[in-house]
Amino acid sequence: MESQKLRNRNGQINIVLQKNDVAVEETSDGTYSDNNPFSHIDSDFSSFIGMTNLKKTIKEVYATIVMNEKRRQMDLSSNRQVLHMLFKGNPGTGKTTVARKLAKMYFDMNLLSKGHFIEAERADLVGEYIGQTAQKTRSIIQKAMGGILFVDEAYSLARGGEKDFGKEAIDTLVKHMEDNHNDFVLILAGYPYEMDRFLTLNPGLKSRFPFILDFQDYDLDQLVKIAKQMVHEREYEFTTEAEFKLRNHLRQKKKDTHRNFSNARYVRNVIEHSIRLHAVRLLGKENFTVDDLIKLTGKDLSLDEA
Ligand SMILES: Nc1ncnc2c1ncn2[C@@H]1O[C@H](COP(=O)(O)OP(=O)(O)OP(=O)(O)O)[C@@H](O)[C@H]1O
Repeated sequence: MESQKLRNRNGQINIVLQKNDVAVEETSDGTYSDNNPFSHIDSDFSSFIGMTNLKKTIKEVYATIVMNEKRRQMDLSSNRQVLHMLFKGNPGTGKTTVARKLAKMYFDMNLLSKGHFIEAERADLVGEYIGQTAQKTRSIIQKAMGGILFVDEAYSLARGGEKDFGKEAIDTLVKHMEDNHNDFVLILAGYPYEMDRFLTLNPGLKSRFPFILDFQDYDLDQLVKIAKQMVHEREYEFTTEAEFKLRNHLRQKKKDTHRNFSNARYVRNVIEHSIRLHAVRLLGKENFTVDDLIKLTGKDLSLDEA
């Protein structure tokens, strides 16, 4: 353990640097060398394939928060980090799943008092008559206090332009995100093109969100990795033939559906459907082994219908 003297506004004080304060070096794969102060983040996010930049941003947020707290303890100026975020990404790129994880992480870090997660869409926030929208939005915010409010397809709030009640929902959210930023995190999420348009039409909104996270489409290797992880979690395995068939199918599907391809959600649907087909196939057999129960074969992948 090392100690170091730092001067604050009131004079000189001794800061004892704990083991965790030792500078760490990032390795090429985005993880950290010895004395990794981010081990809990690495472990919380270990099940997410890819997302290298995103994991890096989350570590930056964490480091900033810890240092702000240390600065506050030393009577140095420190700002409480505003944590509201914008998530941009195509379908199935993990926006909702990451937001849920962040709620837990912020709770563990003492940044949120409850760490729960409330998901809302336009119908939960926007009313049908004057006065109802502000009331509905406030009531959702109230429910989300101490946790994260995640508004999916946020641009649908601006759908009807200036005269639409959605505008009132946006104004109410903005007011509360400024007033309550100490124990409330707002995440607005949606598809990249629509989110960018939404932000252009609502200037002033972007600057209130210190973090904008881009969720990239998964490449073919990542999709296959996600698929293997999903079957492994369910205690199944692909045969070599099944994996080969799946890889070819995903390559084609990605090409054909382009921006509408629903990434990891599509993979999950394929797997869940395959498990059902596997069950039906085995039901028709007289005897089967443990291996039969585990192995998903090419026959079980009904890829066109996934
Ligand atoms: N990087 C990843 N690694 C493993 N599984 C993932 C990853 N990203 C997403 N998934 C899985 O894919 C599924 C869909 O993810 P999620 O619902 O979070 O996507 P989304 O971006 O919110 O989609 P949408 O915008 O369409 O609502 C979930 O089962 C999630 O666990």
